[in-house]
Parts: sequence; C-alpha cells; structure tokens
Amino acid sequence: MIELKNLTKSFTTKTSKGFKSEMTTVNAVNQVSLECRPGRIFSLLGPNGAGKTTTLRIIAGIINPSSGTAIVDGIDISNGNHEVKKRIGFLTGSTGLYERLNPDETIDFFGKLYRLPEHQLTEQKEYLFEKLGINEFRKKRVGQMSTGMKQKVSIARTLIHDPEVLIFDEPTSGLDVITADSIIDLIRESKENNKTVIFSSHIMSEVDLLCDDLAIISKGSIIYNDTFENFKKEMKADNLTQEFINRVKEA
Ligand SMILES: Nc1ncnc2c1ncn2[C@@H]1O[C@H](COP(=O)(O)OP(=O)(O)OP(=O)(O)O)[C@@H](O)[C@H]1O
Repeated sequence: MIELKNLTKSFTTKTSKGFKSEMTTVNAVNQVSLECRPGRIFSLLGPNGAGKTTTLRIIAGIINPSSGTAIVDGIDISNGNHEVKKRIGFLTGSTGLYERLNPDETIDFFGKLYRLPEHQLTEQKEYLFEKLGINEFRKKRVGQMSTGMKQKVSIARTLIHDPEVLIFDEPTSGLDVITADSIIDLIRESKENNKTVIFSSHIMSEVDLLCDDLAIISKGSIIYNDTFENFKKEMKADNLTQEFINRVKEA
C-alpha cells in the first residue's frame, strides 16, 4: 500500500539573466494525494516535466518531500527510509548496472546486498531470467548488451528481493514491442501476487494494457484520480490518447 497526503516538493535553481543570476523556485510536485492498493496497478500519467519521476523518487525514499506525508507499506518514509528500501523495488532510467559484470554476476551481487539466502536468490533469479528471456545472454557482459537487454537486467535487479511495493518509472521506455510485452507480463503477474504496483508513463496504450487506477499529473498537480474503468466511462473524446491530451490542456 502507498498513501500520499498533500505531498509537495520544491526545487530552487539558479538561473542566469545576462550578467545577473537569480533564484527560481519550482513546485515539481504540488499537494499530491493518492492511494495505491495491493493487488492493483496504479498508473501515474503525465506529459514531460509533469512531476512523475519526482513523485516516484519520494515514494522510493531517494528524495525527501518539502511537505506532506508518504506512507509506504505501513512505514512513514520520513521515519524509516532504510526500512522502506527493503520493501520496495524501484526501476528508473538510471538504475545502475556494472559494465564488467554479466547478468548472473549482477543479480548475485544485488541478491547478496539484500542478504537473500542462497536458495531464495537462485530460485528468484531463475524465475526472473526465464520470465524476461535473460537466459540466452546471462553470460554476456553488461557493457556489450543492447538497451533492451540492459533494461531486462535492471528489472531483474529491481525484483530480486521480491519486494511488496513495485515502482516503475517508464518501464518500457525505448523498448521494442516484444521486449515491452515480457515486462508488461511480469507487471501483471506481480499484481496477481498481490503486490502494490505504481508505474509512470506518458503512453496511453501502455496504461490501457495494465492500469486499474489512474492519476493524471500536470505541472505538479493531480488533475484526475479515479479508477481506469471510470475514466473510460466518462471519456468524451473518441480515443484514450485524445482524452488524455484534452484533459491536460483543459486543466
Ligand atoms: N533535481 C532537480 N532540480 C531542479 N529541478 C528539478 C529537479 N528534478 C526535477 N526538476 C523539475 O521538476 C519538474 C518535474 O520533473 P520530473 O522529472 O518529476 O517530471 P516527469 O513528469 O518525470 O517528466 P518526464 O516525462 O520528462 O520524465 C520539472 O520542471 C523539472 O525540471
């Protein structure tokens, strides 16, 4: 379960104007409240720069909110970031892999970091390698792998400790449809295993395949938050992408 209440995150940056510089404050996330429940897939949909990654990074305990609360799997992230990290799997574009290791060595390394017992590590690794089609390149060095192969290994790394809460930041970004499909399949299976899943996207077709609950975020604020079923029922445009565009423009 993930519960966010009035979450706000401001960033202050220095901008140059001619010879002068001034400080500008942006509310990347503004009073965001939402709830993601176990056994359901929550999509956080929004255009570029809307605040999706910032929201997910707060949930994952990577950055602290300026105000508001985030409770993840029963733990207030402001009190126990470390505890939360064991219970979540966070996939982002910058999920790190070591170029010199192969997938086998990579997953063993991260499994040991989580102090997984040997048999549990082997069982979960074999399950993920099979599901994601990693077996055929499990001995190839990460440095010699394609973007899609690396993304698969990053996902295996994210899920090796079988976390209760899965946070995916644009999980299929840059992947071909076949690779994307195996990842979508794995996300669906996590839902069936009663995990709490939140993923960000700006691709409506992906949301259509996975989503149970939907929030649309624009300029840091939530402009829609309901079940995907209700979103489709209330739709005025003749397709989902156009409905998303209209809602963002009208907000
Ligand atoms: N570390 C930072 N310092 C300053 N501004 C930041 C920082 N991180 C994010 N921002 C700003 O916060 C806003 C939201 O960014 P965020 O990355 O959360 O958007 P996003 O919805 O994930 O976008 P995209 O779809 O392009 O990845 C943007 O205006 C961005 O420039």
